[in-house]
Amino acid sequence: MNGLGNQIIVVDMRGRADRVTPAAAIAINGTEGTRFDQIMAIHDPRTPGTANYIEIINSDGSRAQACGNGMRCVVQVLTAEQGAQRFTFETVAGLLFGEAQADGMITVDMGTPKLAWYDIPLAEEFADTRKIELQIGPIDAPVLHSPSVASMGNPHATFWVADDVWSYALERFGPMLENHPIFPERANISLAQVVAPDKIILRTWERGAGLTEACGTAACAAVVNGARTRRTARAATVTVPGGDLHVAWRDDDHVVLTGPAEREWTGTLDPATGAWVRDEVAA
Ligand SMILES: N[C@H](CCC[C@H](N)C(=O)O)C(=O)O
Repeated sequence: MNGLGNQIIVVDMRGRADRVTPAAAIAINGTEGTRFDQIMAIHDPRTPGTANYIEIINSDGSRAQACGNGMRCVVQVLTAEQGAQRFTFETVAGLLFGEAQADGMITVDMGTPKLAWYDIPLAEEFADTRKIELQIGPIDAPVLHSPSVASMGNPHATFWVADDVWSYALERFGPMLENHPIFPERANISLAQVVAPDKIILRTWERGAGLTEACGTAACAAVVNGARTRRTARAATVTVPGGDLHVAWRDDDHVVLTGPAEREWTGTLDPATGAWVRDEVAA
């Protein structure tokens, strides 16, 4: 599937106790035709009142705590299967709610942002995470500096840029910043250009996945960070390379993400090895 070009593999792990292994993820990503950004594994529920437990695996085999585009894909699969429109899911980061809208768009409630330095987490204390000391490039003329940081379950750094987000070599700076010692659990790195209080252009280097066409949690973090630095309103359209996402940071502190999800093809996967076969499509 894809969520605005964010490549997502939804794996049905219901009714079984095993997990998608890091080795399987790496093998699947190493095969032409199945390169992906995240795997969303749908497991049986662990907590009463939830529909499913969802595990999220990056293409390097590492686990992620949150994935906004992937959650929309999960909602679309389950809506198509069950007809239900609303779901409560559990992830390692807590409960999430998803809803299929009448127009085909899908909304996910990504929960509340965490803004304290130890929750993101950062390696050292910063009283104010709206602007932390971190820069890249020449000391007296940094190319990128002073990001706002936030956790949407997963760690994000939003670098505010005045110029076109495409004018920065994110493929070069992304890996350095993702692995910077200030981020003990690494981080997703975004470049954000605010073009109006309700419009942000965003490019993201994802932790464990690299450059992607879209990153839902990064869009959420950008609006949270935009609003708390008075750069944006609490609701904005976030234009990512794959298209537009809508984010609202509600008054109850929950961040709600709306966008499309698209099914591409189906097949059968061995979650231990990553071996897969594509379903035959009837002519
Ligand atoms: N593509 C995802 C984010 C994946 C995050 C992952 N790269 C990490 O935190 O390790 C999204 O739509 O929110």
